[in-house]
Formats: sequence, C-alpha cells, structure tokens
Amino acid sequence: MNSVPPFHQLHLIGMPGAGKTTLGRALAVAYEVPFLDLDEEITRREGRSVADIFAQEGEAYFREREAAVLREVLQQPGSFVLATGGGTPCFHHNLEALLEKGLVLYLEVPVPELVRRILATGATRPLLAAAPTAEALATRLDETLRARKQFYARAPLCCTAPSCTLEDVRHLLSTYQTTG
Ligand SMILES: Nc1ncnc2c1ncn2[C@@H]1O[C@H](COP(=O)(O)OP(=O)(O)O)[C@@H](O)[C@H]1O
Ligand SMILES: O=C(O)C1=C[C@@H](OP(=O)(O)O)[C@@H](O)[C@H](O)C1
Ligand SMILES: [Mg+2]
Repeated sequence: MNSVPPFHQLHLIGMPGAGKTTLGRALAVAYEVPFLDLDEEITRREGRSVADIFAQEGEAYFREREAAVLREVLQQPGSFVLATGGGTPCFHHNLEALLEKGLVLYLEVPVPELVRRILATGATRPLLAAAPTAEALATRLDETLRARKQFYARAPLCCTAPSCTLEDVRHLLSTYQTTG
C-alpha cells in the first residue's frame, strides 16, 4: 500500500539489537522511500566492515568517520528512512544534527531482550568481541544504556518493545502527524 510518508527524514536510534536496521528497512518499504543504514554507508566508503574499522583503527576513528558520513547522508535530497548505529546520537553532536534534519524515533528495548537478539544473530559486532558471554554482554549493555539514555531520551518519538512492530510505528507516526 502506498502512503504519503508522515516525515521528510525518519531517523531511528537505539541500542545495538533494538531493531533499527530491521524496522528501518520495513518502514522504508511501507512508505516507499529509500532506506539508508549508517553502518552500511560507512562500510561502503571505508571498504571494510565496522568490526574491522574498530579492530584496526579504534573507536575514536570510527566515531569521526561516523559523524562525517552522517552529515553527508543527511544532505541527501528527498524523503528517506535512516537507521543509525547504536552510538551515533551520543558523539560529536550527532543528535543535534539528526534532530535538525528529521523526525527521530527511539526504539526502546529492555537489555535482556537485546542480549537474546544479539546472541541469536551470531554476527561479528565489536560489542561481542568485548563481551562474548551472555552475562558479560548484559553487564556491558546495562552500562552502555545508562550512559546513553540521556541522548536517546531526547527523541521526540519513542516506542517500547514489544510495541515496536511495523504497524505500531506506523500508527505512532500517523498520530504524531495529526497531533504534532
Ligand atoms: N522486533 C524484533 N523482534 C525480534 N527480533 C528482532 C526484532 N527486530 C530485530 N530483531 C532481530 O534482532 C537482531 C538485531 O536487529 P538489527 O535490526 O540489526 O538491530 P540494530 O540495527 O538496532 O542493531 C537481528 O537478528 C534481527 O533479526
Ligand atoms: O552501539 C554502538 O556503539 C555501535 C553499534 C553498531 O550499530 P548497531 O546499533 O546497528 O548494532 C555500530 O554502529 C558499531 O558497532 C557501534
Ligand atoms: Mg543496525
């Protein structure tokens, strides 16, 4: 079904495993607009994976590239959905850049569910290299969330799992359009 997107740019933020990439792609299909994933944009420009950038250059370098690529992406004309990386809003005034250019939606997911999802993917995330067991991962995510909450909380829109399905978010966006 084609519907006019109730946003110019929609930016998804939240912890790793929150579903930014998965839900972002589905929202882009639903609203028939392009989908961009910031990690993929960085990967394409660097010619190597996020995990390799972290391992070879360290986090500070990744955060600089992330901030630069974000600003490039935000200049793209037309409507789109952007999935950011988990740390994106917390560095280099990226949250201000996001808020200025689009509608920011925080996907709030409890840590035990994040742990389940991240372990189930089996993917090589830098986070998993640092915290390979479920217990270590939960501790790490708890600490990270505590530090990041102040940034995530500034999003004008928030959905909390399990009420973060495609239909939930479409409803939220339509409500926001009519009331906000
Ligand atoms: N709503 C959901 N319910 C259950 N699993 C999900 C949901 N959204 C995403 N996932 C799974 O969680 C993992 C992480 O999702 P992803 O979209 O990569 O998150 P993020 O981009 O926020 O790190 C993937 O394996 C994905 O299939
Ligand atoms: O939370 C973080 O600091 C990060 C999350 C990752 O993205 P996802 O949130 O899509 O996993 C990726 O940007 C990088 O590994 C750093
Ligand atoms: Mg992602």
